[in-house]
Amino acid sequence: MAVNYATVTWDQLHRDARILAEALVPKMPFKGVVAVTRGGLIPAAIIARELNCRLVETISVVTYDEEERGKPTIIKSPDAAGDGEGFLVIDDLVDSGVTARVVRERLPKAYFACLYAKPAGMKLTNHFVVEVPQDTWVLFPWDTAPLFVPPLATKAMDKAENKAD
Ligand SMILES: O=P(O)(O)OC[C@H]1O[C@H](OP(=O)(O)OP(=O)(O)O)[C@H](O)[C@@H]1O
Repeated sequence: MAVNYATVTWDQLHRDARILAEALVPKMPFKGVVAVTRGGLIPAAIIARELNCRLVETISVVTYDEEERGKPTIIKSPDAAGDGEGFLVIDDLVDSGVTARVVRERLPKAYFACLYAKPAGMKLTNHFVVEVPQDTWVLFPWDTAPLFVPPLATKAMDKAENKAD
């Protein structure tokens, strides 16, 4: 199956996080923000700033492929958030929904929001900013670097030379 890529720049990420923060203003006040690490950390920082939340907690969910057929495990519990009442959970992306399901079980009363959501997991969110197709891989700014790309003409010339060899 062909994979499509969607590149998100720092500017886009900041813009989308502010759009999310704006949508969350009517839900204020929140006691605090819980970032789903690691992808939720930067969006959570931006949103906590916008919503004036000083209490920022984290939850970390890891799925080890080799153990118990990929059972997701909470390796850092969000103790300061109790059962989630009054708290806002932030992640960058909901894909299959595996992580979101575990987070919601741990924080059943929290409000769950993310920047990007794919169809398989989007129902597990209370709010998201952008829908992403299931077959699209989101390239976040912390996972990418600008690289030199040769001009198309160079590529075409190389191809022609290889054919002649
Ligand atoms: O809906 P899912 O299929 O569970 O995928 C979504 C999760 O995957 C990513 O985290 P990842 O596990 O890559 O860890 P990281 O954020 O620490 O890189 C993302 O930040 C979400 O938390």
